[in-house]
Amino acid sequence: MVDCCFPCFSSQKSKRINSKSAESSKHDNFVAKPPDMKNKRPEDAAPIDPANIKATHYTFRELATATKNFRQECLLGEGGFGRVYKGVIPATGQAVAVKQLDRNGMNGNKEFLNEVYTLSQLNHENIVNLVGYCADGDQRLLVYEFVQGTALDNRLLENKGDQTPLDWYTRMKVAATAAKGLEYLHDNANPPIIFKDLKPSDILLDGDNNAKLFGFGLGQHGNDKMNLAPTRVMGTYGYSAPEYVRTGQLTLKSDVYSFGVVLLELITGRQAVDTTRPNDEQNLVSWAQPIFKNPKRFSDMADPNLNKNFPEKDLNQAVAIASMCLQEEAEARPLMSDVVTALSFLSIVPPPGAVQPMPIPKAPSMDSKKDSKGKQDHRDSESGSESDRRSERSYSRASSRRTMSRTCSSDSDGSYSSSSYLSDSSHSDREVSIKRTSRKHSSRDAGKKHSSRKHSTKDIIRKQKSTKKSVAVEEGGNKKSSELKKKSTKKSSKKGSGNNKSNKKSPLKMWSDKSSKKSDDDESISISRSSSSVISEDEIIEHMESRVSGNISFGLISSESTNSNRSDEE
Ligand SMILES: Nc1ncnc2c1ncn2[C@@H]1O[C@H](COP(=O)(O)OP(=O)(O)OP(=O)(O)O)[C@@H](O)[C@H]1O
Repeated sequence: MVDCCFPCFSSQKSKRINSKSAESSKHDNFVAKPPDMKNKRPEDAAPIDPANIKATHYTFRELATATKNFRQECLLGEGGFGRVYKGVIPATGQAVAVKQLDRNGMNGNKEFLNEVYTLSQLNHENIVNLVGYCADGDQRLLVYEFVQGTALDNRLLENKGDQTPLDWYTRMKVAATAAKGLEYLHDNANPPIIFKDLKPSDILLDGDNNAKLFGFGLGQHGNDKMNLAPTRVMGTYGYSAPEYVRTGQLTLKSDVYSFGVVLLELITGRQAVDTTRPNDEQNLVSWAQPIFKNPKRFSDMADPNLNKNFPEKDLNQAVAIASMCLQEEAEARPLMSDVVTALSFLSIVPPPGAVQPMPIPKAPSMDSKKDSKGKQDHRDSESGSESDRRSERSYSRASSRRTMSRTCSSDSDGSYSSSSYLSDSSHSDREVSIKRTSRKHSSRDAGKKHSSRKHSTKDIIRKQKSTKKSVAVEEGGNKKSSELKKKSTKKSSKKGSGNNKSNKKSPLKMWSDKSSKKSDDDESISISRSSSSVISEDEIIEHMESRVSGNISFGLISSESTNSNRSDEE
């Protein structure tokens, strides 16, 4: 674990956030515990040799030239750590974003180089990668790849009249790619990086609506088990996990919570905090919590700008994922790797006609024009035909290799909530990204990383396959898993009554029950888009619950077991 390398910047950031939100000021007097030194990286003890830093070292003069002497017209924005300018590196012509760190927050060259070293090790398509730095005299600058695009908050929440609202699949794509970026920081960075304060303004969307996270790293590192002790709570009201607000302690699960808020914003089009709404709707999560318990109302959560143009089952899945991420108990929240798996499937655009959008209630004439053609047009105009083609390709690739996973986790009140979702068992994208990064990571900390990933969804799904316990939903195969129920019953009875939760009906279970009853005729698995599987959802639920009651978890991994596993390892 490495504590913030720029503690003085932290206070800068707090100041800014406090000015943004009066609510956060109540955390200013938080007294931090001393940082946990025993988990500090060895690199922190010794100065980093600049020769080992993968990012390019620039002189201040070079960056001044690149940004036209930090001219106002090049200013992209100002964050808690300093101003960000757009620039072009003269020697290479590369477009960059240059973050000039506030001078009064400077905390020494060693800490700066350590941070640069860590950031320069990262490389992922869903984060904004560091390409260079400058440590000239008292100047400290970070040079990032420039992302041509806009931040999610501009695109989603401050929807201007001239902008078409993001369509459903684009929102899911943004969520899935942002989740991938976060997963990378959690699982591949060494030490893991806690984003700390993820919000839509930290998510840049490139021209193809791929999310790229930025603004991380000048803060916390840690692992799932550790308790980070910041100098004060710096989170943004509305996005910070409750335990962080209460205790100031950050874990990877704090990020999962913040991600849940962002996902909820994508689903609802509402802001995390919106003081223009009625009192009981101003805080998005507080507004959503009662709805999470009432699946019939899930569709009420959808952004009206979507014009009900989304598959209802996908909406239910997305709400279920958000609800899992937003659990009060940090340990009950899923891992980001599992969120990635769930969302990756939801972001796949099915071929036209493969899925019926949610029925639109009798609409006034304007809407009814859209009913038949407009819905598809809407998608076309948003995603673009190229995007559709790409998605269709990946859809057909993935649809034949789907595995249904189910997740259950403990709620703070002792009941459990559960949600089912489809995961793309091929995981082609994830596999590629994991392979691409594993080289670096193995050179750094192979042993630990491998052990910490041993409970990844991929591995678990593989295990499921090998033991033939997975519920394969084979498109066109019309296969019925006749053994499923038997196995489920067998397992339940094996486990005895000690931990039998299957009688408890979680909201999501209730939703699943209803959904399966309703959809018996068309799709037996509520979230399958075009599958011809005849496995009933009840069977799957029963099967999954028998596993959970026996503390065998998979899919969105039971956080409790994961944490304990991790604890054991560490
Ligand atoms: N790599 C980049 N490419 C394009 N624009 C960027 C890039 N990095 C930052 N920006 C722009 O610069 C602005 C300021 O960046 P900064 O990281 O300081 O943002 P912030 O999220 O507002 O601050 P903080 O994370 O400290 O709260 C951002 O709003 C973003 O629009």
